[in-house]
Amino acid sequence: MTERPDARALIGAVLDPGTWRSWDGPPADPAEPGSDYAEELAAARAKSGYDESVITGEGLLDGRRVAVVVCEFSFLAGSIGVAAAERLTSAIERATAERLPLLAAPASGGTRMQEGALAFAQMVKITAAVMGHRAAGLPYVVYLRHPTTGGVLASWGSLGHVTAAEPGALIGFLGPRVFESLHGYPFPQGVQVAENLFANGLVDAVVSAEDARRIAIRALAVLCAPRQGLGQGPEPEGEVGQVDAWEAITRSRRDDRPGVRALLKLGAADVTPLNGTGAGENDPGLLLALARFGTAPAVVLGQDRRRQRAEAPLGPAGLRVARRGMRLASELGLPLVTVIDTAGAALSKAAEEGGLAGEIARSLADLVTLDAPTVCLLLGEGAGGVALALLPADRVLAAQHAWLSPLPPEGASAILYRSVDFAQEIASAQGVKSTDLRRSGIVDRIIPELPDAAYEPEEFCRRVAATLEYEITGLLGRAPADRLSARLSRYRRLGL
Ligand SMILES: CC(C)(COP(=O)(O)OP(=O)(O)OC[C@H]1O[C@@H](n2cnc3c(N)ncnc32)[C@H](O)[C@@H]1OP(=O)(O)O)[C@@H](O)C(=O)NCCC(=O)NCCSC(=O)CC(=O)O
Repeated sequence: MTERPDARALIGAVLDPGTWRSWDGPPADPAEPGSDYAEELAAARAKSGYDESVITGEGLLDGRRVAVVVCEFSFLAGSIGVAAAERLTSAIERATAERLPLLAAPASGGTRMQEGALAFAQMVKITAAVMGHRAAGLPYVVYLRHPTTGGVLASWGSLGHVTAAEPGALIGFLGPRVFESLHGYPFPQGVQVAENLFANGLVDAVVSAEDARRIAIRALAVLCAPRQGLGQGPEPEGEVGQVDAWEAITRSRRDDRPGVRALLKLGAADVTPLNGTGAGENDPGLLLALARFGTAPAVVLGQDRRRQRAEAPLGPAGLRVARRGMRLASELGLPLVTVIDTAGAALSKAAEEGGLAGEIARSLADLVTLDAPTVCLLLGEGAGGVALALLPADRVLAAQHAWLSPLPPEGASAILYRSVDFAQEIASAQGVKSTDLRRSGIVDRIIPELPDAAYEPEEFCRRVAATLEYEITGLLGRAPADRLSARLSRYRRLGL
């Protein structure tokens, strides 16, 4: 492993060369003159070449102005006392006032032990400042470095919209050395490690400092993308011929049908995959990403057909990942694209005990009331409550052979006839195909397949992306209050 950069080296690696400007004045000196702590501070300054454990300032990232706060571990373990907290808080407040995105790179032993309880309680003001910044709709991106522990991980280290971690970094709440001294045996290996946090849906990516620049540029390209004045292009072609329900269902189940992953790969730009809920859960069947369709930025949350399998069907954790995406879109005023493509949810003890039905309800609730513009794309199969959970949107688009049904047609047949043999008739009768859904007002627009998405994946994905751009730019041009009331009245009137 290459040597880990200190604070200034990290800033040098991430920002455009020569653009860094410090915001720091001389730090307050919290130590009694002549005390041991005063001596430690003086020694730390002499040894580290830093005047505190945190430095703050601004610079350009690929030409974009950003605010930056970084810990320096060689200064008293990057620990946070009153002076460091004051520096951090002031910088975050200034970033908010100047409407700058904020990049934070902690590396810390947590609360500074020499300053005790007063230092401990500083985490509250830092947290409040971060939340003030987020409440202003500004992006907060965190890069957790080796080592990040204690109150730093338990405050501003864990509040990013997007969070990456340094490879191999020790990241945990209680330091392992402290644990061992307290308990007399070592903390389990491999737990407080960046890669394990990633595996548990706690961080979005594990990236080296050299790669952090590229990743931050890509994420900010979406998070900071203009929402106004995008201009709506020409309306896409939307005529489709007759669709047969059973044929659509059969086509939608083809293994080679493009799913949300293909859509992002072939139709989107600046894709930043996010990982899990950020709170310790993940579900391979639910993909969350930042992306751009043409000029239109979006949070994309989609049911990933390739990663839902019999042994790992979509469960309540997947919907909690989806709801993270909804919160992200709402907080940053980013358009949200939901993608439905599921043969149905997990039907199991774990799913019931994990609150599947409740998560469907909360997804519906969050989505139908979301203040961000929303587009739903019915891409393939749309079976059951987990499909419905991602449906309510300002605009609902359906691929020609997509469908939506209360449960798979075989299940509907079993309910009515105690046999799966009538699936085909029931699919026709239940109005599940795209043209029926448009007639009933569930779907607004059908995206043609020529003649089947599986035969023309690239053209199809580009067609879908162009349609998403058209719909998103249209929605961004409307007043948010009008958008929301139109959405609510659309669902209020459905079926009347
Ligand atoms: C972060 C570490 C894993 C790094 O281990 P390393 O082996 O790299 O480094 P190290 O232990 O030699 O530490 C380097 C120097 O920093 C000092 N040091 C470490 N953490 C400190 C802290 N929080 N305050 C003041 N000094 C601290 C060490 O005593 C040592 O000093 P010297 O060089 O003089 O020997 C470990 O230092 C550690 O476990 N620290 C405590 C982490 C923790 O549990 N924090 C919770 C604090 S309470 C808190 O934050 C509130 C909360 O939990 O909510």
